[in-house]
Amino acid sequence: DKEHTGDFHIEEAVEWPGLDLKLGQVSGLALDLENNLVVFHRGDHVWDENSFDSKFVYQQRGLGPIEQNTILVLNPSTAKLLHSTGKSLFYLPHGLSIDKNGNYWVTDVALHQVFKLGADAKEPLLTLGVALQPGSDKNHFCQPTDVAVDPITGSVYVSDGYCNSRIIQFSPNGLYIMQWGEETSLGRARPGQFRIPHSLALIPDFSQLCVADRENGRIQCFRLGTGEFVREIKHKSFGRELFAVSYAPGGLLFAVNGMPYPGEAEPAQGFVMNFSTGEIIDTFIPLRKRFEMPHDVVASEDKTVFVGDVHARTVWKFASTEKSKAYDK
Ligand SMILES: O=C(N[C@@H](O)C(=O)O)c1ccccc1
Repeated sequence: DKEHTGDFHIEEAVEWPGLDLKLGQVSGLALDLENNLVVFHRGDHVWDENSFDSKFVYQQRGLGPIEQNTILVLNPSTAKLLHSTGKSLFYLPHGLSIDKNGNYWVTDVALHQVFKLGADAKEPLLTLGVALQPGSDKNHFCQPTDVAVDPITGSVYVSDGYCNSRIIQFSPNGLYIMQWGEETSLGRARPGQFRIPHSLALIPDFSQLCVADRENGRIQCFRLGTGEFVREIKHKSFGRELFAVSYAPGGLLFAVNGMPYPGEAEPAQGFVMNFSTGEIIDTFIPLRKRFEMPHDVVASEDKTVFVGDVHARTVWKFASTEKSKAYDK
């Protein structure tokens, strides 16, 4: 018999108790080498209209760094806290990713810096950028948003940022290699132009780096190592803002968009796409509570997906529900 499986579908795993966690603004998610869920959150700090002046200088240094542990390692099924770190280091956490050696790579938009942390190191192993100093040269970022590390070459890619429009490549030990990208000019957004490069997904199998080009409501993918534009993925159902993008081994690309603007039809939702064709094969929203500002998404090989939300201060879990299997007689 030839077996057909139903089309792909994911829905919220309502048995996941992670909704009860008391978290700060959840900005970044990653899966570690044991497939535990790692959450990067802001404890008692919030990013609001008063956080920065017109020159993007952080205004709340007087608060000191976040005293809570900002990096939480959770059991992906029970949401039990396995390990936590990252206290007294950060002011406004943003992006998080984990390299093939299990090191954490994070960005802080208040410090305008990127850090490499050993899973249990208290002090960063590597620091890029100058604390609290926004800029756009080789040694300064402006509200850097995410980091991705190539598992084959160890190259480090940084999406920089809310107040810059570029992707920078560094060597494994943090030497500036090259950059690409420019501000979106008035009118149509052209390839290689950004309006908040907000999240990165590195796809080793295809040697591509995909960027959530947030305010252009699109994903742009580039060739690793050269920064050459490969293609854009954009759908009407993304609406105006596309916040995060993530790749799961096996060829699926995941994304979350922003809340609809007044009058827009499309709700905040998650998307599952076939990486090769760029086509949407499923969309998802929570059954419990609702997306407010879905900010990061991460997916494992078995199609378990987690979404972190900055305003809802929540992490939802989604799992694939293989539809009914139909058999040819
Ligand atoms: O986008 C914003 N924040 C999120 O991305 C986030 O990372 O919190 C933001 C915009 C205006 C004012 C304050 C915050």
